[in-house]
Amino acid sequence: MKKIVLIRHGQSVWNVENRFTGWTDVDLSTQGLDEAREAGEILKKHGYVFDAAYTSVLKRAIRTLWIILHEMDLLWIPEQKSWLLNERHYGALQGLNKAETAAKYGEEQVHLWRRSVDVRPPALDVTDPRYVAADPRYIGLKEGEFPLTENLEDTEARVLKYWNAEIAPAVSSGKQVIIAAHGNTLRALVKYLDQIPPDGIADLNIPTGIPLVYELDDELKPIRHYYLGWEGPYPNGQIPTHIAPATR
Ligand SMILES: O=C(O)[C@@H](CO)OP(=O)(O)O
Repeated sequence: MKKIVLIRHGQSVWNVENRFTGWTDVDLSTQGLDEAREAGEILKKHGYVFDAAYTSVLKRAIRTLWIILHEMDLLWIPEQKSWLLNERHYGALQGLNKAETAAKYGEEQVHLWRRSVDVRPPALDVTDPRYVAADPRYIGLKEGEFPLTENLEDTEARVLKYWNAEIAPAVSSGKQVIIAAHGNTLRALVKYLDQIPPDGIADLNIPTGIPLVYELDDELKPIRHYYLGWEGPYPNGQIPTHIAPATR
């Protein structure tokens, strides 16, 4: 049996301000720093040890990972960062307040932009200052790879590219892996692992800073999953509920 740990970064300053974040590189809030420390403590308390770590190129996820590894005295382990694990690109919504946007366009439209699998938010224009393709961290991207907006399926496609190329082989070879990423990149990965149908993913919200453990069989099919250290029942929508049949 293999085990992987998924962790959504701790609360960010734009989570507090209720802004669409996407690829905007905002840092953790004070509460987010605490959440990351607690995640590290709980992983250590339960005897977890990692020998490979994966994260995005956004500091809220990187810092969460570093705080966790610091708590576990594992800062030395190999760590890979990739834009393929970045949060879903939120297009022209990035930076806008979610409540104000709902007041302007309606709750239903904003829910579609946030949670449908196939609706993309309005695209960013390449002349927009929020289009940061020239940022050195994105220099390796090929023509057309830098997104102007993404739906969950777009995000899932790039996350799976990285999963199949980098993470799955490491897990298969026996490495103990932690993935520190983002709400929608983790929703996309969980959707794939648990084979959640498109109409079953809208209500899944992964909480910040709580380790989500997946136990996998040798073919990397999920056996069970749980939040580490969570007391009591999970609130609606906080745990993936669809486990794929073992015959997948
Ligand atoms: O703003 C974002 O980038 C994401 C994650 O915080 O928000 P949402 O809950 O709308 O997917």
